[in-house]
Amino acid sequence: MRTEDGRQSRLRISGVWKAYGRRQVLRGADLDVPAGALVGVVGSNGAGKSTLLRIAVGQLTPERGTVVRTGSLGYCPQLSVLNDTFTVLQHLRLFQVAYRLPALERARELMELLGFADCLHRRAGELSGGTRQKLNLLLALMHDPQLLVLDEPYQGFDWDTHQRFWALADRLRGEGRSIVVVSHLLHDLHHFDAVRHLREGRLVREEHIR
Ligand SMILES: Nc1ncnc2c1ncn2[C@@H]1O[C@H](COP(=O)(O)OP(=O)(O)OP(=O)(O)O)[C@@H](O)[C@H]1O
Repeated sequence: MRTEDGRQSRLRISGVWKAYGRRQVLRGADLDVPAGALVGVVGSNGAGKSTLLRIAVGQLTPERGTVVRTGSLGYCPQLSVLNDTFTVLQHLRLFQVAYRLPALERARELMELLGFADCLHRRAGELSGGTRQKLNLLLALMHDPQLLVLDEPYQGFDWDTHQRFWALADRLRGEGRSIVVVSHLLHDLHHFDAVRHLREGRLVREEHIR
């Protein structure tokens, strides 16, 4: 998808190294997510997937390597960014200001699509785990970003919502956005254009699915 200055969205991570103390988590990881691609990142617990995504969005700085992002960014972190005392609507208003959005139209569309439009006035602390995750995902998508970085975005979703998430991802990919998703679910891998396996700190081409 093209940015305001006509460039295609893209995420390109090259030769990234990251350690926490003595624990070397990433050892020269490379990842390329061009416009119109839906790329999956898989790997065992503790392999470094969330670390990679946090570096991708600029939350963490690698010791070595480069990250180039083109296009507006939507990041869905593994741990939700919610404030339990705020209602869903208050979250939307807060992020509306942060993203400088004139209206909440898209947020409302996403609430309908994810099936929690009836929760607008409920406090985040009262929501079920799956519904909290719906709000967490919505907050990453409500400004219609061109580059989507999603860390296990459908944790706790019921099957129907899970399917609707993939239909949405498919549509956004079709519009030419760049999408990277951390996934643990083997039965979801066929949705990806490419799957990268994080193993011993590097991303290995797993298979070409489509
Ligand atoms: N802030 C931190 N300080 C120290 N160690 C950390 C920190 N964050 C992550 N780690 C360690 O780095 C390693 C990679 O963690 P990370 O969360 O990136 O893995 P992951 O692949 O996303 O795991 P999971 O599948 O369980 O979500 C783990 O051993 C973790 O304990």
